Amino acid sequence: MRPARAPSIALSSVERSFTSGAITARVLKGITLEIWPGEMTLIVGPSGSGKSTLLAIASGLMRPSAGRVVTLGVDLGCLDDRAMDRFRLEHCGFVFQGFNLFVALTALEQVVYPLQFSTRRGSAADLGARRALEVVGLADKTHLYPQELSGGEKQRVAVARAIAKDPGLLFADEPTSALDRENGSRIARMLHTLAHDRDATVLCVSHDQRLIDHADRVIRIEDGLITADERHAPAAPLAGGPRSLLETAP
Ligand SMILES: Nc1ncnc2c1ncn2[C@@H]1O[C@H](COP(=O)(O)OP(=O)(O)OP(=O)(O)O)[C@@H](O)[C@H]1O
Repeated sequence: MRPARAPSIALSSVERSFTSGAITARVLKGITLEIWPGEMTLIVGPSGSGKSTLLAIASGLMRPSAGRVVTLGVDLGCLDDRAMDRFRLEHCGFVFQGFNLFVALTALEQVVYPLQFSTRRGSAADLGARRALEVVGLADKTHLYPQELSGGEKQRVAVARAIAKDPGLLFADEPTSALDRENGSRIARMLHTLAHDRDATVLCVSHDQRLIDHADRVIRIEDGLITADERHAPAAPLAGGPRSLLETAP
């Protein structure tokens, strides 16, 4: 059952095309979708089906070719680039596929600096960053640079950076792809907790069963269209429910 309140993100007839030379590829072909706060929503689907494009449009990182995106009651199409940047800074946390860490910053600095640009200053930013790194299991690696961290540790720094400012909206593209069993499950639980305890909107692209097991809702995209949209009880997927969506993925 859907929560009885306003969606945090509403996409109406969203389309996105990319043109290269004489060829235009229609990647999203008319997506209408509501995403709710207090839930962890997962987008699954075959490679190239448009999942990351959908995430980028829902988060305001990319503009749609057609259609409308209303996030937290704001029509993103009405924001210029500067206002869009401010909106994202204020409300959004991101975990990107490539982690996007700065080579010259320690793990702690990667998390502290963005915090200082948003809500917190000085020791509050430092404390918040340390707490976030502790939550992802990196309390003893705060002084290390990206080149001194494993792939999974870098990914956890990226997750810590995204959660540190306690965002109302968290967008994550394959946030557990580099993680072992224990750390993958830890991040999945944490994202679920962020949605449920902090009433955040958590929207992830992933094929990871650990995330699917913790998701409230799983949306499947194929060839730019939604082909399935199912809810399930977190950590207790129903037979034939969202788990089966994954089994048909490549
Ligand atoms: N900036 C771009 N310019 C041109 N084509 C693009 C661009 N971004 C995405 N595409 C194309 O759009 C299609 C969908 O890409 P997208 O990254 O959304 O897929 P995906 O479902 O997330 O795939 P994967 O699971 O492999 O990451 C792909 O065919 C890709 O080549």
